[in-house]
This record gives sequence, structure tokens and C-alpha cells, in this order.
Amino acid sequence: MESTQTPDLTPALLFDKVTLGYGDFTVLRDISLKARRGEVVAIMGGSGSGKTTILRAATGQLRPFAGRMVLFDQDVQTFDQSAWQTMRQRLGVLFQQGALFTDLDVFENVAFPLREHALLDDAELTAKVLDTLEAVGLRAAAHLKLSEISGGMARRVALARAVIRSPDLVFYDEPFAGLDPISMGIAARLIRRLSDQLGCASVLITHDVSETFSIADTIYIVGQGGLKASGSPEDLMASRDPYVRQFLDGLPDGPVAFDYPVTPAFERWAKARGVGR
Ligand SMILES: Nc1ncnc2c1ncn2[C@@H]1O[C@H](COP(=O)(O)OP(=O)(O)OP(=O)(O)O)[C@@H](O)[C@H]1O
Repeated sequence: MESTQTPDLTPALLFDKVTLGYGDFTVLRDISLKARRGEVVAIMGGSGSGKTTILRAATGQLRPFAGRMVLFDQDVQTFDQSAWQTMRQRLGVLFQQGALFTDLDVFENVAFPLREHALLDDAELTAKVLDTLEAVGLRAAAHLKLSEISGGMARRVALARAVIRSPDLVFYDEPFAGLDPISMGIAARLIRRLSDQLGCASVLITHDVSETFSIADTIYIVGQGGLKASGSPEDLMASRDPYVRQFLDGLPDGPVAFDYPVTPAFERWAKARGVGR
């Protein structure tokens, strides 16, 4: 579906030569990426390559070692807690586990972010929640308890909750993990549709190649401590880079690391135990 919004070329999210890590362990160096409103952008890479680390930095849970991070024209690396709290009101996050409240029904789970901020009266809130549930195909499941819905439905409830406040920027952490092929296709189309309808920037953290390539405008592939490649699905499909090829073709052998890297923390631990690296 085509976007009905006027394109806004200011990036919702911009990383300019950002370096990220934990303690004395650098995970990713000099990462530059951006996501504009109406765009679906995917960050892909093998296990442990740093995808979640990027998500943590972009949502204010991790300070970068170096570089510039911008959300909606604001440099965020100097943000304090309260500035992040204000910024987070413009963000939606679909957490990997969904993080739904098991003692609330489907309706109340989706209504939660609206109630939290007391933004609407009761009739407006009901209409908004039912509209959003309709967008994910679950209007008639509003009354069900979480124990009465399937895993795939729960993922859609989490999706509805992530977008209920019409965020300008939505992060999806592994939105396809654990879904069957049909539900994966539905989830992918839904993410594209919500981005188009809301005109928000969507950033997916994922390693599911075929679903991601069917909906993303731009894909960034991270690995080996940095950004390995970026471009449209067509650009990347044509790539001859060995890392990109191994990742996209799902080959067991190649440059994508299987072994966890030796870090200074491991070296200290090994030395204290008297074992070699
Ligand atoms: N809190 C932490 N403290 C120290 N190191 C961490 C921490 N969280 C993650 N790491 C390390 O950072 C690296 C990147 O982890 P990250 O979770 O970002 O990878 P990922 O690409 O999301 O992996 P996966 O696809 O397996 O979830 C890993 O080597 C991991 O061990």
C-alpha cells in the first residue's frame, strides 16, 4: 500500500559513526545508519553481531562510546533520564517476548499505554483500541484472556500495543521469531501496512531474510564488529561480499563467526582460572 503521508526527509533515527559496547568490550565500531518516516529499515546480522545492542542504544538504555545519535533532529547522547522519558513517548517498541500482561484481557493490554497517560476519555479510548485491534485482525478477540489466544495472536496484540499511540518511530525486536511461515508473512505485511498507514519509521531487528526482504526499503547488515553492507533488498541480493552472501544464503561455512570472540573480560577470567584462551 502506498503511503498517504507527505514524505518527511528528516531522519527519525540517525546514527553517525557510532561505536557501541559494554565495559572494555567494543561490539560495533563506526556504525552509520538512518530511518525516515514511512520507511521500513531492517538491521540484520548473525547471532551476537550487535543488533540488540543497537536497539538498546537507540532507545536510551546504552550510551555510545563514540559518535552522534540523533532522534528527530535532537542529539540524544547528552540526554538525561527525563529527556529520554519525553522522547520515549514518540517511540513504540515491540519487545521480543511481547511483554504482555497475563492478567489483563486483549483489550486492556492494548489500552494500557493510553490509560497510563490518561490521554482520552472512555468512548474515545474504546474506539481507538478497537480500531487498532481491527488493523491487526483481532477486533473480535478484544474480550479474550491471554490464556485463550495463540502465540501468533499474542504477537499481534503486542504489535497493536506498540503502535496504539501512533508513534513516529517503532522498533521491532525479532518480530518473526517463533512464528510459523504463514504468521510470519502476515506479521511482515502488517508491519509494512502500519508503517504506511501511520507514516512512522519502522526499524526491524531480525535475522529472517525472506520476510524482511519482502517489506524493507533499506537493510543494514552488521557483523565482524561493524557495518558490513547496506542498501535496498535488490542491492544486497546482488552483493558478492562473502559475509553478505553467507548470511543471505544461510551457508554454514564462511566469514560469519560461529565462535564467540575472545574479550578482555574472558582473558581475565581464564587467567584467574589458570586456563588458556
Ligand atoms: N549487558 C551486556 N554486557 C556485556 N556484553 C553484552 C551485554 N549484552 C550483550 N553483550 C555482548 O554484545 C554482543 C552483541 O550482543 P547482542 O545481543 O547485541 O547481539 P544480537 O545481534 O542481538 O544477537 P542475537 O541475534 O543472538 O540476539 C555479544 O557478544 C554479547 O555477548
